[in-house]
Amino acid sequence: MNPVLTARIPGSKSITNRALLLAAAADGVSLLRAPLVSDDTVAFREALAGLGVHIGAEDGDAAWKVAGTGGAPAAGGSVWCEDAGTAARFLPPFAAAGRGTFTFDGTGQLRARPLRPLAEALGRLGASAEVAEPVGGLPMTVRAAGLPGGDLAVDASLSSQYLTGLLMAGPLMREPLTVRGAGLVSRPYIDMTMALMRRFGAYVDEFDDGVIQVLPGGYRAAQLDVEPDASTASYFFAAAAVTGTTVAVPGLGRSSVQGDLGFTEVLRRAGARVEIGEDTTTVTGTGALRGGFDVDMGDISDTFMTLGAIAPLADAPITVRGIGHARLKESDRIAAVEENLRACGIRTESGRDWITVHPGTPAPARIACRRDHRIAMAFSVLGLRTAGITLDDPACVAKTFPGFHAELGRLFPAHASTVRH
Ligand SMILES: O=C(O)C1=C[C@@H](OP(=O)(O)O)[C@@H](O)[C@H](O)C1
Ligand SMILES: C=C(OP(=O)(O)O)C(=O)O
Repeated sequence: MNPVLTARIPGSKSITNRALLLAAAADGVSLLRAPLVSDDTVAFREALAGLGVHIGAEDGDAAWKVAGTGGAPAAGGSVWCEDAGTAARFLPPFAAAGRGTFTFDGTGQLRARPLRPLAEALGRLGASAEVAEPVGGLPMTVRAAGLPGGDLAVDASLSSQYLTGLLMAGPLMREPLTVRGAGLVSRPYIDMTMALMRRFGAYVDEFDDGVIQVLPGGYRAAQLDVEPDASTASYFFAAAAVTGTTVAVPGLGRSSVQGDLGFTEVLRRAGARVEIGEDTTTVTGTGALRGGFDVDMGDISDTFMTLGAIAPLADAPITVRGIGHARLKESDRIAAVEENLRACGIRTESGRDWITVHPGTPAPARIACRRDHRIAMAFSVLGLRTAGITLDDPACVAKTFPGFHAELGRLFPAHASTVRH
């Protein structure tokens, strides 16, 4: 039997940033235990602080204490979102439910990501929300005088984050909000949103036709243990699969609210053994990958690069579908995976929303990370099996896991050569 390598995975970015916003809007003091501390969550926290929310740390950063303001921000302000899509999509509806003029901006990378469907939805609710051309993105200006609520459809075919932002603002509106995400991608994130809203005392319900209703009434403070990040865990599970070892992640179990835990099902198809227990998920690999399958990863697209990067090691081609929206993230992720696999001498084909990776023996290459944390982390896993894989920007992992290289290297010493320049 393999010794079990226990991975220390930091908290979920998606849970941390939702909980920060919900706690900020709540009545009373909330405690978030084991929050993720990374560029995205620190940016979110600082953005809220700029809007007048007091957030303190306890025991180092073991917990964050949020003094809720009992509603939406009431004085306007300028909000820096850094690289965080969640900040750019969750904070404008929150501000629109308040009062004042708010301007949102972020890095060049975030400015390139679309916000128009959100701005249009806020406009239909009666707020004034302007985005910058030609992208229809940041900088964004919201002139707020409270939101009435009402019936609404939002185009969620580019990102589910627009719908999450509107839903979280729902309890702060004067009347009920009923909203439908048209062409919704990344569906499990909406279930996470609803679960966390309920945790903070809101009423939200989904009908059979996909319409979601939120009632007014605000939020109540809560104490929350943040789960380890399932997207981050995917790199460690994939490492087990390709090295023939066993990796366990405590804190991630069958009651997880994170859809990305479903990545383990993909590894199972590729021949790994997966056990999802009450509180721990364990993956045992054989060191070989079974290919010859076609998988839709539209619900869990943050993990498609984890599969894409190791797919050349499989015994037959692997096709991933349903991932068109992955072109609109930190990088065009289909193009980034293709470019880097081709640099390793691997054959690929792709279309608007799919990619096929053929088996091969990867050659040494310097990976172009495109400032995308997930490209760096995914190709680090390939590096455990391919000598001479190096990253042009190892530090970009800080968006979601500043300690990634130390932790992967602690469990798999071969990783050291990937980060060496
Ligand atoms: O709601 C969230 O926390 C997220 C939703 C997903 O985005 P899309 O809905 O844009 O696919 C995901 O890729 C992102 O990392 C986090
Ligand atoms: C897409 C991502 O981030 P976000 O949209 O939250 O910036 C991600 O973390 O992979």
